[in-house]
Amino acid sequence: FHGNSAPKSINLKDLIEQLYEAFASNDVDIDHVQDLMATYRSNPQEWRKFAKFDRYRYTRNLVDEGNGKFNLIVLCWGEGHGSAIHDHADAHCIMKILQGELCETKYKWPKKYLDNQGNEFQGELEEINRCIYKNNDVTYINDSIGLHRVENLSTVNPAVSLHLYSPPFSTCSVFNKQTGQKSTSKVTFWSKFGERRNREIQNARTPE
Ligand SMILES: O=C(O)CCSS
Ligand SMILES: [Fe+2]
Repeated sequence: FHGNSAPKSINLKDLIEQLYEAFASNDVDIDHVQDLMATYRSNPQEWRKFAKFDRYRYTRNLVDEGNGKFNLIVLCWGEGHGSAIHDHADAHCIMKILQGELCETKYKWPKKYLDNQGNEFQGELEEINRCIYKNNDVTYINDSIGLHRVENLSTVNPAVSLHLYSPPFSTCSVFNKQTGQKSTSKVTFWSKFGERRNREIQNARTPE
């Protein structure tokens, strides 16, 4: 870069504004969207209001509904938490690491086989590759690339990631690694727009 042509650092509010602009037209340049996610430098001050952890499983915290064009979600992964092997419901998925490290294992779609009696069966999902993403890394997937599982392999550090899904979806498919069996899973939100759940408010009350 020469002089002031370097992209100026953007905060989370700028990122969301520039995402709205990127999705304003009907033909979205998803590479540009991925560049925006990569330009944002993680600042915990900006996203910690969305970062709510559960002891037993990773949480999905809705940040913005993108005028119906995309969902922006903060995911919080305790030590050892991981997702099921899943698809992305024909949507774009961009994942950025905000804190810690996440391991993504990509799988091929289940293949159908015929046994010697001509009965159809599916074999174990075939792994494509496995990759560790660190702070501020960005990765992209869609169904034409394959399935994946994302997990926080650390036994000592939590992880936080920022996900953009477009178009937004409320269900996806999850797959059994051994049998390739597919089932439908509804995606839910632990929190929306940084709201505090009533349990948090109760706990936050000054002790009697
Ligand atoms: O949205 C989810 O729950 C899957 C996280 S890996 S894209
Ligand atoms: Fe995913």
